[in-house]
Amino acid sequence: MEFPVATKTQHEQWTVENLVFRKYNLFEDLPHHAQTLMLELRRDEHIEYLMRGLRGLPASFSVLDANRPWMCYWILHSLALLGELVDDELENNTIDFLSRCQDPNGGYGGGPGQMPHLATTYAAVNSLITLGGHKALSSINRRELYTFLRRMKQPSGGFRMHDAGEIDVRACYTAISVASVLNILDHELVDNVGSYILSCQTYEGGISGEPGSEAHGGYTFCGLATMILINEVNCLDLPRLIDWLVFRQGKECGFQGRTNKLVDGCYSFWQGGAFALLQRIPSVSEEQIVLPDVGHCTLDTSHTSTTSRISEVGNSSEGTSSQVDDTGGFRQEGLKVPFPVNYNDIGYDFINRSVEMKPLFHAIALQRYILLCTQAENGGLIDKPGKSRDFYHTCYCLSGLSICQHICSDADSPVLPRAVSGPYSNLLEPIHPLFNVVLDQYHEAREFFTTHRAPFNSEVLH
Ligand SMILES: CC(C)=CCC/C(C)=C/CC/C(C)=C/COP(=O)(O)OP(=O)(O)O
Ligand SMILES: [Zn+2]
Repeated sequence: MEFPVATKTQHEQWTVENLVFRKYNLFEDLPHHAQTLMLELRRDEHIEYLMRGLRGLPASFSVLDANRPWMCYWILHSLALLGELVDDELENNTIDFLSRCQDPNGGYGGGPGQMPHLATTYAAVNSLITLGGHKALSSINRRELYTFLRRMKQPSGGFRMHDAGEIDVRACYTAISVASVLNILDHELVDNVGSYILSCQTYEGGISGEPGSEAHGGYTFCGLATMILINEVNCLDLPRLIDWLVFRQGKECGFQGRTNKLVDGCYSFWQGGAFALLQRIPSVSEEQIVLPDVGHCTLDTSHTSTTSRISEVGNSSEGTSSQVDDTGGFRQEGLKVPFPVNYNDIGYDFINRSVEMKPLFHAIALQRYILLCTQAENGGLIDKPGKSRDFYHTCYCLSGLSICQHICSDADSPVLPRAVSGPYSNLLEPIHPLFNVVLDQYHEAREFFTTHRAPFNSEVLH
């Protein structure tokens, strides 16, 4: 029998509760106008912090040597969420820098001349999509990138992060996400990925990094998004996954990453994003789960049992077998989806589906955690009160905030004021939850990479 291995001490939990509830108590005692002020997103301070970070990237290169495309992505994506453009000089410098990180044999390394790695490849591709425009998008060598992805692919179905590197769920997600958004996803890349992800769904219901490890929010997002992108999501035990997820939102209103650990702002995206994905899965929303109305604002996050009514969902007894049809598409047996499937259309169709289901988490309470507890005074966002700001937490707290604000709206419908905690000016740009890039930038990339349509395999175009 496996048990969760994570632990937090009583002392750690009390410290967090003290810091968080002190903020909430202070907030509750204030008059309405002062509450609105406290809930304000400190846009200018965040932009200032991010812009300084982007301009100063060269100075931090020695410290973050293998992380540079990530720094670009975290900063550029945060700015895009805030609706802030970068000037031409910074844009050109970033494209040139990322081009120097691109390996002649495909993929991107953590810096110029470094070995290509799937995580930095994902970060570089998402950065270039976020910048947008012909120069950025055409700088990605898709032919060689495809070769790199094939080299990382393992017979077991999973992917290695880099040559001789570790095989895990992150590698599956970054490979499949990049291939999907670049329109180079094919059966050779998809083959058996589903079995690998399934082997990582644990007895708790969440997904672990590798078989036998502990379920964790980061890997759960990666595994779920991958299963959607390869059209095998109904092979997961979705009721169990939802059961695990709904108990990750704590009384502090934020999410924890795993059982018996502390809440942390970055899981606003990893767990909140997983909810946003579940909401667009037809077999989940078809069950018409009835939830209490969470459109109004309250800090009461008492958990309602939501999963009993979907206990039959996802029990696809026919398994995950797939077969090639004569159009080159793939038929998935036992899934409630239209056939045949073009893998490269899945991400596009997914975002254009209407959302008929209310969120399965308390989106207003999570916004309050982000706004009241994770905004650093002088810009940037943090894990929890008492921690220092960094670009990773700024990116994923803002991504989670955007998820919460847009969770009740279709891609083309306006967000109602009651869905936005604090002033309406807090509203961020919507994202594509499968890739975590801003929706407008996703659409531009989709247009670009479908117009420059790439035949599969060795015929893939640059
Ligand atoms: C696309 C991509 C590369 C995704 C990465 C996903 C991700 C965030 C994985 C989490 C990894 C992990 C086990 C963190 C636990 O750290 P911890 O023990 O410090 O934190 P905890 O106490 O909150 O679990
Ligand atoms: Zn974190």
